[in-house]
Amino acid sequence: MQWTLVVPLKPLARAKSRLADTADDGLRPDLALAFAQDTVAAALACPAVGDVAVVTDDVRAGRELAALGAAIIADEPGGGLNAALAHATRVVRSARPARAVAALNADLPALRPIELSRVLDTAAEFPRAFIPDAAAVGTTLLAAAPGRELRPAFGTDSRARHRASGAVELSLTSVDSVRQDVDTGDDLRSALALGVGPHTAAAAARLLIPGQ
Ligand SMILES: Nc1nc2c(ncn2[C@@H]2O[C@H](COP(=O)(O)OP(=O)(O)OP(=O)(O)O)[C@@H](O)[C@H]2O)c(=O)[nH]1
Ligand SMILES: C=C(OP(=O)(O)O)C(=O)O
Repeated sequence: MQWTLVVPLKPLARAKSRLADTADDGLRPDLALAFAQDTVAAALACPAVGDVAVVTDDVRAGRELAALGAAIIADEPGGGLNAALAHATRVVRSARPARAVAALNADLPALRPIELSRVLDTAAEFPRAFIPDAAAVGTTLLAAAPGRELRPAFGTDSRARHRASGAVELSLTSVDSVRQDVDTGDDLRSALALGVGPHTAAAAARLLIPGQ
């Protein structure tokens, strides 16, 4: 089964606020873009992925991610993350009604195509499924089979909300790169230890990270 991935990205100037103590205001937008570039590039290299749509209003990010091969969908209706994901899913399915769709966070700089394939192949067995983040509190990927609504409930404690919504929690081992989102300096160190893509490696080299 081939999936369409929907990747949400808020304006870079406001992104990754929890990294303020790791990257200053001058570097943080570049770091957020680098995470998104490595996430999108790995997703596009995944055999289970047919196409990637980024939902964003950020002009620079839209230009750079389109250059990698992503489609860009405008962030409507301006009602935050879940509203943007619901809108983007409708747009994607208006072109391809029978498509399997998954929402994937834009902050997975260590993402490996082979691990994403394993997650999507397993998700294909269920109407809705998700993968919890590395902290086991949030969600990095929520998948909906053809004909099923995505019903995204991302945000604080989204693991519990996705579980309560009836989505199946996938308990796969060896898919760390799909789970390793980067919200804090500690998360960034964990992602660097897993091995990040080239955009994040270059951006992180401009930071002074203790232990690296
Ligand atoms: N298109 C879109 N994406 C969003 C929106 N809010 C958050 N996102 C994206 O959703 C994912 C998770 O978002 P958050 O954890 O809220 O924000 P963040 O930038 O990752 O980190 P913080 O600023 O530290 O909260 C990231 O990929 C964000 O860029 C929104 O309103 N619209
Ligand atoms: C939005 C989410 O991610 P983050 O960890 O970036 O808040 C989430 O886990 O639902």
